[in-house]
Amino acid sequence: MSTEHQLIVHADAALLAEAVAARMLVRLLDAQSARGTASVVLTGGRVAAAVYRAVAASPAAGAVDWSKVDIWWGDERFLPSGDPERNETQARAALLDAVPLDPARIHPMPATDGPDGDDPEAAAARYAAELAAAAHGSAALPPFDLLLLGVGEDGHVASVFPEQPAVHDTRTVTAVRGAPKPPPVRITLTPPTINTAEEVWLIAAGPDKAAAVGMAVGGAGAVQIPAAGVGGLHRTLWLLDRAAAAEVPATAVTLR
Ligand SMILES: O=C1O[C@H](COP(=O)(O)O)[C@@H](O)[C@H](O)[C@H]1O
Repeated sequence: MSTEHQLIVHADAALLAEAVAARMLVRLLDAQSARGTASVVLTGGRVAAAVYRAVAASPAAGAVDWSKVDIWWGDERFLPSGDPERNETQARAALLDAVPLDPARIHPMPATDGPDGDDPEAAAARYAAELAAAAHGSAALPPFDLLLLGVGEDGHVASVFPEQPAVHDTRTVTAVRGAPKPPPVRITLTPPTINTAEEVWLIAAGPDKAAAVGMAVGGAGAVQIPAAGVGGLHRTLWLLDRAAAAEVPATAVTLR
């Protein structure tokens, strides 16, 4: 992680979702202007779903060439395909089904009814191989223009939970067992993989997130608060509503 973290605070969760959606569209447009394609790593969670719905509803969504957008996931709840709790299912309903993506560029993490059955380690290895196959040259991973992260009440990001083995894992993708938030079995990109993205945006809304956000921004360790250990190569944004920013030192905040 090599960038300064910038914090931007919006009045409430609804405005936050609209603003992040606008930023996301600009980021995709800029990436496509620069090299013809764009890649985004999606997150799960409530605020992310609101962002995706706002992207789908924006007139500016029509300016993106969705057939040249690669979609990856930062983590997945290891459940059958189509399960309403899967991050993939939620993203499809909120955004992916509403825009003309190329199905070959949509890369969901495996489900329990996939080729590896209910073996999360094999499923994680399969996703790592899919990432490696999309990499250029000798790189182990494809380029990620934008990687989105929700932030849990405990400071988790993707499915990297405090004090759990994934915090230390140096593989590209890993299986998670015994997650404190249901479901207990998950697949996640590891922190070193997250930190290869050009831009990482951590998005949080509501008072339940205030303590974790305050600790992450205030210098907590990445083992205790995984959100403190991630960031983009060129840009790291904390995109918050006022309630989630309530325990952030005022000097660190840019109000919008
Ligand atoms: O379980 C998960 O939770 C986090 C945060 O979700 P939220 O509803 O509290 O915003 C999410 O970022 C992660 O992708 C997901 O698997």
